[in-house]
Amino acid sequence: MASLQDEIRQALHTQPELDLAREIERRRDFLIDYVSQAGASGLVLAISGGQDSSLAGRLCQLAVERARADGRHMTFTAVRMPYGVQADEDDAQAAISFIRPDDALTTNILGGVDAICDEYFEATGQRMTDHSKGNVKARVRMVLQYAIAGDRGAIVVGTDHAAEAVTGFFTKFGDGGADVVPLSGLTKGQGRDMLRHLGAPSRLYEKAPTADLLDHVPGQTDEDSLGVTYDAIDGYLTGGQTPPDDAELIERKYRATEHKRRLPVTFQDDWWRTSQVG
Ligand SMILES: Nc1ncnc2c1ncn2[C@@H]1O[C@H](COP(=O)(O)OP(=O)(O)OC[C@H]2O[C@@H]([n+]3cccc(C(=O)O)c3)[C@H](O)[C@@H]2O)[C@@H](O)[C@H]1O
Ligand SMILES: Nc1ncnc2c1ncn2[C@@H]1O[C@H](COP(=O)(O)OP(=O)(O)OP(=O)(O)O)[C@@H](O)[C@H]1O
Ligand SMILES: [Mg+2]
Repeated sequence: MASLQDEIRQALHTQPELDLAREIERRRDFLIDYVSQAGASGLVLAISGGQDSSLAGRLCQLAVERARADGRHMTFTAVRMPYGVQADEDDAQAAISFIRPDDALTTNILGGVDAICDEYFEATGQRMTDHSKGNVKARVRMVLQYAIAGDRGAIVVGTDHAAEAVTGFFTKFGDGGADVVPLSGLTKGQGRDMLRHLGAPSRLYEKAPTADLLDHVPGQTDEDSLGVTYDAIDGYLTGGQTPPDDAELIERKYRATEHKRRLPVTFQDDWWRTSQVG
């Protein structure tokens, strides 16, 4: 019988070794194919200054440039979405310079997020927790990307990859809400290698990954939130020997977050009867 580690690796389509040039091409071509098939005008993605959106954003721009070279009309819209003033705005600008998108917009989510929090307070008499407010930030970013994509006839790009998918480390219907996910199956280290291969400035892949969603702990690293390193997660996903405590934590998170990797549950579904070990 296959181990849970093998099942997860299969479900998330991870590969131990990558031919970087080929993978970049494959994912770029997937974006071109998808936009063409959908009859869409192009792609939309929020750019944070972190590793994942820098990589996905550059793949989007490479895709639309390639499509145009082949005579198809396609454009990429990159969207900055700070909450107020972002501490690592310099990195975000470095990401935009690296990506060189056809169009770069800036929206500030502070007004929208704070209005939702005020409404919540009015209704409940309680302040929304910082954790839930962080998820509201992620969901407001999703709402804006869909408004832009809707008006432009474009497709929304997500940045989920295997190291986030396995732990369910994303906001359901927030950054998890997207139409296409060109980084699927990649470990965090493979994404870093691709970004380096694409000639990104090192500050974009050497910085500590952060969801940066909390007012009270700005810039909290993903590894601190998760309680496990990306190296350990990547090792697990590529079939390596993983320290038992790390493997146990990863598997517990995987089981508990199955609902995030599925569409909303219907009464005809039964996957959830076996998946939830909290
Ligand atoms: N068993 C179940 N079946 C169906 N639905 C279930 C469920 N258990 C919870 N739920 C639903 O899911 C909700 C909880 O999920 P969710 O709203 O996502 O919230 P939650 O998982 O609590 O928080 C999101 C986590 O992802 C992290 N994150 C978010 C965004 C970006 C990044 C990043 O790396 O950049 C990281 C964030 O720091 C936080 O730790 C519950 O409120 C409930 O509505
Ligand atoms: N401040 C932000 N401005 C614009 N988009 C954001 C911001 N924060 C998050 N996002 C969007 O949400 C996605 C998920 O965030 P996540 O932190 O996982 O990725 P990242 O910031 O691109 O990379 P890293 O994981 O290395 O921090 C981002 O890829 C981006 O599309
Ligand atoms: Mg980030």
